[in-house]
Amino acid sequence: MTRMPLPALDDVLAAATVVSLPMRVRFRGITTREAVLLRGPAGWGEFAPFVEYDDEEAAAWLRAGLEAAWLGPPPAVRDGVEVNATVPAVDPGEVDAVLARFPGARTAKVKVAEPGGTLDADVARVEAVRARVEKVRIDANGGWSVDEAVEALRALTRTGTLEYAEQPCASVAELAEVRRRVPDTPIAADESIRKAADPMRVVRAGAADVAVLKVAPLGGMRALVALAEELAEHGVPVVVSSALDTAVGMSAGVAAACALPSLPYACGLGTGGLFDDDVATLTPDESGIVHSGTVVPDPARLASAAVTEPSPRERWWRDRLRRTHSVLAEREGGASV
Ligand SMILES: O=C(O)CCC(=O)c1ccccc1C(=O)O
Ligand SMILES: [Mg+2]
Repeated sequence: MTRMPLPALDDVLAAATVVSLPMRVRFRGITTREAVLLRGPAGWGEFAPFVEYDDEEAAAWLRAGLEAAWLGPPPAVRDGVEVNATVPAVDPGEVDAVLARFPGARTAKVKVAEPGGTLDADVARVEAVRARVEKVRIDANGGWSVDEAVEALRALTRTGTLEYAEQPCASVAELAEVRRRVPDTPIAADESIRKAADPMRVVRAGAADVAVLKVAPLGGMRALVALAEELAEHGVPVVVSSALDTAVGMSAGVAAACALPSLPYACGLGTGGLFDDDVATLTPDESGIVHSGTVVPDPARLASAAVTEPSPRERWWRDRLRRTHSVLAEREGGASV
């Protein structure tokens, strides 16, 4: 995998616009998504590590944003990707309203095991979704112990199957144990795969049937494609997912998914439906397919989402961009700062 040189900090700062997008429903504990959009020579890229991540972790996200803006997407083998609906941990009565934001989706991913929730509520939410969508998968974000996962997966498959269970427990060893104890439900790894070395750990441990890959934490589209190739050699298919990206970040996910030789599952690239508004339109068609292509923020929508000086948030993001750039410069051996 060839890596482009690190652009100079001044050029990166000059390319940056900080945006804030209100969300329709709370997801992952947040109701407003902030991001830095980068306008580079090859197009637009996104830098939006979650606010609690440290600079070391954020560095991969910057690498991904710079790849998109300074290099552009890898060669595509398809021009569209089927997306799944993403259902946050809402009450069953809110399921219709959430699914209405994902027209055409034949697969839904339902969040479960959230702090403060109950298994009964998870079952009620999953059954409400199952009554409306052909295929259902769940995502526990590592929230269960092994025994809790075994009990929950039994309860959640009493009235129908699950396409897979994403990250039922936090560790690779626990995933492997759940996978052995619940042979009828495939297990997917998400948080267990963040770095290039992770897929082989997961494969060696027999911890997953499916790998969920995200462009930003993996450091870019090409990094994702390289990991998918490695996983394919071991018979593990991948699902490309967003990290609650704006349309700009989403387009990198779509481009990465379009570069994969094999893509047997719907991808989590429809989360724009969780936002009130976005900087550009990148929505799936009526059959739930999102099409690849250049995404350029609409000037009026970019202006209304922009967070400008003297907002402390804009200052915070620029400082983070500076620090993260210096992490990359150090890591990659003395690029300009
Ligand atoms: O996979 C999807 O359907 C959408 C993406 C998603 O769920 C997600 C988005 C941001 C942060 C974490 C996650 C997650 O998979 O847990
Ligand atoms: Mg997940």
